[in-house]
Parts: sequence; structure tokens; C-alpha cells
Amino acid sequence: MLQVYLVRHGETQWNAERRIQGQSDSPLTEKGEQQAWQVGERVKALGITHIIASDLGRTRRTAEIIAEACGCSVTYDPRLRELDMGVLERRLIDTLTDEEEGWRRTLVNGTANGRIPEGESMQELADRMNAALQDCLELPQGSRPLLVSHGMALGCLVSTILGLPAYAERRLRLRNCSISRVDYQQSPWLAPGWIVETAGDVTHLDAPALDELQR
Ligand SMILES: O=C(O)[C@H](O)COP(=O)(O)O
Repeated sequence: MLQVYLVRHGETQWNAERRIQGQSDSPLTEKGEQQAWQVGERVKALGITHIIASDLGRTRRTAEIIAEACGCSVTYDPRLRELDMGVLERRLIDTLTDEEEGWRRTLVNGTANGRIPEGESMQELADRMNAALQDCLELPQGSRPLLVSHGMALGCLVSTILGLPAYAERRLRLRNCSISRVDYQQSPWLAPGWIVETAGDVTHLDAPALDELQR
């Protein structure tokens, strides 16, 4: 059975400001760095063999910290990036016009193919995330990978494994530096293929992620 750990990056400046990141980037806050160290402490005894991260700065930094704790190297996969939020990237959520908020709501409550102008659909996001996860099956026998990615990206992945539409991800709270785990297994009792073992675990963090207060 292949176990794959899924970690959202630590809190960033823009997470704290409620500014939309998408594929734009802001650095981890001091708290975000601490969260990443706490993930490292939690997972260092789990025998992680590969750390694969989105190539955006906030996931790179989170992955580097976890890698230092686990003693393994990091590779980067752009398929693990956050949803491309098009023209709304870098904007403060609280300053969106009614029309802009409508575009955002299309993603939150909408259809799989809804998108922000110049952005990506949830279904496109789910497809690339599932493809990246599927590639973990090609790793050598006995591997235990840990993927470092983003809130909506990981939410889409977990939602679609559960057989929910990609946009159901907003029903799943994946806080900064939460840990989820999905397993690939053949079982006489469970559906064969990917199953969700845990989602959004934050019991290793000593303080609530700011996200918890915001959403
Ligand atoms: O701001 C965003 O793009 C998302 O809502 C959260 O993305 P993040 O997980 O990269 O912070």
C-alpha cells in the first residue's frame, strides 16, 4: 500500500492579509515558518522518502524546512501549484467589487468549469493534481512521499478522490500546515484505488492557524 502525505504550506503574509495568492506569491510569516518546523517534527519519524513540492516560493520554503527535519531532498512539480486565480490574484478579498465577488463565488459554490477571467477552472486544477498524485505510483517500491501544495489544490485532490465535484473543495478546511494522507490500496472492503485516510489534521500545531480565524 502506498501512503502519500499531503501538506499545505505555512501561513504567508498574504494569507494573513486576506489577499488572494493563486499562482502569485508572498513569503511565509514567522508563524508560517514555525508551522513548517512543527510539520517536520511530526513527520520526521514516518520514514518519508521523497518530498515533492509546488514550485511557488511559499511551498518551496515549507518543503525545505520539512526536508531538513526528515533528512531528504526536495523536487518540484508545477502541477502542484495553486489554482490560477486570473485577474483576482494579489487582490484583498474584502475589496472585491460585486462583479469580482461573483467570479470568486463561481469557484466557491459553482460549477466545475467556472473560472475567474484569465484563470483556471476547478476541474483543470483537479486534473493536474490527480495526475501528479498518480505519478507517485511510479516511485520505487517502499517509497513514502510527502507532497507540499496549496489549500484549493489539495482540497480539489481530496474532494475528487472522494468522488465529489472539484468545487466541493470549499467544504473542506485545509488550514496552513495541515497534514492529510491518501493511500493507494487494493482492499476487499474499500473501493480499490485511492482512499482518504485523514484530511486537515492540525494537532501538531501549537497555535491555531490564522486561517482558522479568517474563514
Ligand atoms: O489565496 C489563494 O490563492 C487561496 O485561497 C489559498 O491559497 P494558498 O493555499 O496557496 O494560501
